[in-house]
Amino acid sequence: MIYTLTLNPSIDYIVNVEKFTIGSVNRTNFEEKYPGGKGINVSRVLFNQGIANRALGFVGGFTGDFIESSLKKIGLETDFIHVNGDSRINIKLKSDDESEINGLGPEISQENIKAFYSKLDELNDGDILVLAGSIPSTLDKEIYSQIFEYLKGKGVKIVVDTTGKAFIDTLKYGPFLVKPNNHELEEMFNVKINSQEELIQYGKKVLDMGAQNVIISLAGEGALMINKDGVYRATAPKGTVKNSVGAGDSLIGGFLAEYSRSGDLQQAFKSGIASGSATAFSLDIATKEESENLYPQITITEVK
Ligand SMILES: Nc1ncnc2c1ncn2[C@@H]1O[C@H](COP(=O)(O)OP(=O)(O)OP(=O)(O)O)[C@@H](O)[C@H]1O
Ligand SMILES: O=P(O)(O)OC[C@@]1(O)O[C@H](CO)[C@@H](O)[C@@H]1O
Repeated sequence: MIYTLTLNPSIDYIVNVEKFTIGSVNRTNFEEKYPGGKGINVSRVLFNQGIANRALGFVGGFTGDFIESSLKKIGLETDFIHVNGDSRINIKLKSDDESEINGLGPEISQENIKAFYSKLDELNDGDILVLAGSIPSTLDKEIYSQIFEYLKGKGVKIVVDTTGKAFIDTLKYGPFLVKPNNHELEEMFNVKINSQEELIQYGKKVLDMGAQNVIISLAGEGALMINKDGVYRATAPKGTVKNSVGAGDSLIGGFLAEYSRSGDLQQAFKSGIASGSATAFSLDIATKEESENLYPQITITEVK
């Protein structure tokens, strides 16, 4: 079974404003609401691909009800802990540029955390757990590392998609997959990366620090995958970007969908790119068909 964890789910409120002007009243010409948060997006991609999975996390209030009920309505399995405050609303503003305002999220109590750990007891050998998204300010910054400690020796493969110290600290536990984008890699090593050679150089450092598979996503330029077998470059399909929110999560979802079907890392990488790009080219998270339609446009080459 694949589990995803979203510590701080959101309603993603996508609005389109023709010419956004700071300091003025702006009116939308399009708006939509989706259940969001990185782990939830991974779950939605997996669900669209027909892969059974369960979304874990903390939701609360009327916003939490929306998130939970819209997932349940489509048949996606959830097992959320209910907290007292309201889940956040993240604004995704499309105008000439894409801008985002992500909320703080509700407080999570010690009791809520305890209830969450008892859910982790259900995970067994062969399960996959995706830890994706930022850590809300009311939680211990070490929570992702603590989850690795808690599950140590159980044979659960853990995927990490977060940033900063919380990310770096998990590497020594040997995460199955990590997916920094090129900017996150620069921040991590406090460098400016100017070439594919340098991307590979820093990606290999992440591998040396403990990750088993490192995917460096490069938006419209595709991605690199680095593991013990080699270095692989994927091209991204060409298309019109409608909403790139969740493209990175979709890469992870598409990767895990194919990995759970075939166990083939290179095919999984290709499937990840297809889902990432299909999400960027649609308003919502990519469907299976939208992802598969992009397959012919993607090439994976080994970088020697
Ligand atoms: N403009 C684009 N054209 C084609 N594919 C894209 C584009 N933007 C993103 N993608 C696809 O999505 C994947 C992930 O994108 P990106 O590197 O932007 O991840 P990210 O920074 O984690 O994204 P986000 O935070 O928006 O979810 C890319 O590897 C690519 O396959
Ligand atoms: O605030 P975080 O946890 O870093 O990111 C949250 C978020 O921006 O990530 C997803 C896209 O990747 C959105 O669905 C969601 O709003």
